[in-house]
Amino acid sequence: MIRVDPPEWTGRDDGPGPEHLRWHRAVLPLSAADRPGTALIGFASDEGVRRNNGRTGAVEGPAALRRALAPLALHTPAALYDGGDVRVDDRDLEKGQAALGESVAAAMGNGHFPIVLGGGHEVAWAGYLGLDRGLGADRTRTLGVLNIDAHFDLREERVPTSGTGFRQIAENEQAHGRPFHYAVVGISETGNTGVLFDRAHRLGVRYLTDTECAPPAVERVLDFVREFVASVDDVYLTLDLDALPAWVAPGVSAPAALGVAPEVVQAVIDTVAASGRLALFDVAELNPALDADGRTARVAARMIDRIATRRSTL
Ligand SMILES: N=CN[C@@H](CCC(=O)O)C(=O)O
Ligand SMILES: [Mn+2]
Ligand SMILES: [Mn+2]
Repeated sequence: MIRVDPPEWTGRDDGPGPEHLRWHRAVLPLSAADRPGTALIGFASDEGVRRNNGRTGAVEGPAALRRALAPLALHTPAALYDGGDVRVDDRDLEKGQAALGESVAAAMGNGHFPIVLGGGHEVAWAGYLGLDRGLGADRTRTLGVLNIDAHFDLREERVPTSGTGFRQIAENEQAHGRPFHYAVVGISETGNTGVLFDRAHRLGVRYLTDTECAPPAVERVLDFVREFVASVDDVYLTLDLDALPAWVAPGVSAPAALGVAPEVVQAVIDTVAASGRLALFDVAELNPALDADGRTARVAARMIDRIATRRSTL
């Protein structure tokens, strides 16, 4: 595992005033933070994708996400920080996940809201490790995990992969006597075998399929999200970009034939951001080598911008 310092943020510059502000001018190194804000932390890993027999390349996801964020116009000044990357090397995913967890917990301890830039969806277990510690081990508050994803990622495997994260979280929550609150938006019926649907039902997972998330049904989707968020105290929101249609998000290991429209994904994200309960957000599975015109990175950056600029606290 290697810790990598944040890169310099650069991009188009239209002038020095607040009316010209873009992300690249607002982001400061996390080590220079003098007040609480949003802390970006990269998880440069695709070892979980490799172990899951997927198409590797997500290790370059954090750099591509920063490049897509850098030129975005920022209409309200925000405290934005970059904590650099945790990079998985020597195929030692478990060590990298522990290190990312430490970074997330440290950011939370300093009053920051963490946004983790993946990485394959093995980022889920890594971020959760930090959240678990950041919320306090003896917590009585209930945690809800809301995953926007075509997949349950509840696989039983000999080793952690990009497809096991939420089964790992379920087992850890249950080992500590806590109920497992997990909801998924965008499940593909053909992308998950019967074993995974059975496991989801046994674990009481709430989910909507991609078909149920068609744009005309957006209010029903938002009711589902509001009900889930209201049933817990803290929410971990994770966006696996393969939930989006392949023509919107081609740069992922497993592109979606149908997927959830970006307008619906954005509405879900806005709803959670406005809830005051969001404790952690991450974006997973961006594979820049497969991304046509940076489409996937662009849509991901837009969702990150929504969270960073619209998140409310209770
Ligand atoms: N991160 C998880 N990915 C999916 C991959 C499915 C596929 O490659 O078709 C999973 O394990 O189910
Ligand atoms: Mn996933
Ligand atoms: Mn997925």
